[in-house]
Order: sequence, then structure tokens, then C-alpha cells
Amino acid sequence: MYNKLQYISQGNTIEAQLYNIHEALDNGCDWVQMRFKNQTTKNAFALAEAVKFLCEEYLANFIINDNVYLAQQIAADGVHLGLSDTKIEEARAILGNTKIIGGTANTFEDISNHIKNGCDYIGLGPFQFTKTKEKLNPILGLEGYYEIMQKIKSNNFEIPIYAIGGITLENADQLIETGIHGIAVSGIITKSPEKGKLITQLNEKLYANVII
Ligand SMILES: Cc1ncc(COP(=O)(O)OP(=O)(O)O)c(N)n1
Ligand SMILES: Cc1ncsc1CCOP(=O)(O)O
Ligand SMILES: [Mg+2]
Repeated sequence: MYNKLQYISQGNTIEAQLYNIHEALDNGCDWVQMRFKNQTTKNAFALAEAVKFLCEEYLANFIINDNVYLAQQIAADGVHLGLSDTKIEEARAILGNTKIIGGTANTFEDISNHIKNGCDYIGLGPFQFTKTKEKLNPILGLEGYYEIMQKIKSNNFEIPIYAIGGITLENADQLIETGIHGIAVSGIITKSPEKGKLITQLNEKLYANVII
């Protein structure tokens, strides 16, 4: 089972990214997506290498946003690809069957296509407005999640769905009730002054109904 809480990194410099990722790991995150936009190949590689080392130390999963070749080059655990990024089939051909490939979805049709193309998990959103990402897809809101989760159930689709976009400790419960597998968050963890407490509370909510 994939971990239920994915931290998406923030920071405009290698140092800021490393600080934020280290803090997230130190406070209990066990899945990191390195999201470092508009960078030189050299910078992205340098950060990825350092994050891989950190994630190994903390026994955390490490995936890379957008860049399949970087994920391959540093042997990351996988990649997250959006609707305008490298196609899932192409990424699978490059990375092979053992790596995690996540895909963004905004509609049920996106999810259906991703499943056909061999995606491992879905980042479904955005739930609500967020400053973390520019050019957001249409906002789904709680109703959008219920509608899409219902279609997933009636089609017997089995793929972990992660809610994303503007998720907080306060709205996480409502989202979990829609039947999602987990959440992918950036801002709340990056900005929290009490990261350990927040991550514990998020995990308590996410794993409340899991029987070990
Ligand atoms: C878990 C997860 N879900 C969705 C996204 C968004 O990916 P994308 O649409 O490619 O946007 P960018 O993150 O690349 O700006 C994600 N990163 N992670
Ligand atoms: C990468 C991404 N894709 C859709 S919303 C989003 C940003 C999520 O960040 P936050 O948790 O700060 O809203
Ligand atoms: Mg992308």
C-alpha cells in the first residue's frame, strides 16, 4: 500500500528546497515529491541527488515532478506527471515496471485513461484554489470528488487516488470521507510552525480506518 501522505516540496533555491524537505522528513513525512520548477539541469540534478540521499536516510519514498530522465538518472523511486507532461506509457517505457508513476487527473476520463496507460496512482484535483500552483485546472470542490469517486466505484476501478490543492487539516476529513486513498500537500507542511504535530494529526486522520 502506498503511503497516504505525500509532501510536495517548495523553494526557489536548492538550499530552500533542501531545508523544507529535511524538515518534512524530520517531522514524519515518508513520501516526498521534489517539485523544483524552472531550474537548470545542473541545479535540478544537484538537488535530486541530495534529496535521494536524505530520503534513503529517512526510509522515505522519493519521486520527482515532471522530469522522467532525471528520475531515471538518479534512480529515484518514481515520477509524477501532469496532463501536459511526458505521456505515462512513455515514462513507463523509460523507467520500467518497478518505478512509481503518478498522473494528474481533473476528470473521471483522465483517470480512466491513466489506468489504461499503466499509471500507479492518481493526483486528483485541484480541490480548491491554491497559490502553490499557477494555471490551475478547474476546481473540483467536494461535490466534484464525490461525483468522480462514485464513478470510480461503479466502474470497479482500483487505483489509489490522492486529493490535491488547498488541503488543510480542517478540510482533510471531508475529503477522506469521499473515499480517496490519500492526500498530496505542499503549503500546509512547508508553512507550518508545528510540522511534527500537523503531520501526526494528518496521518491520524488518514490511517484512522486502516487495519494493520
Ligand atoms: C500528487 C500530485 N498530483 C498532481 C500534481 C500536479 O501535476 P501537474 O499537473 O503536472 O502540475 P505541476 O505540479 O507539474 O505544476 C502533482 N504535482 N502531484
Ligand atoms: C501541484 C499542484 N497541482 C494541483 S494543486 C497543486 C499544489 C498543491 O499545493 P498546496 O497543498 O499548497 O495547495
Ligand atoms: Mg507537471
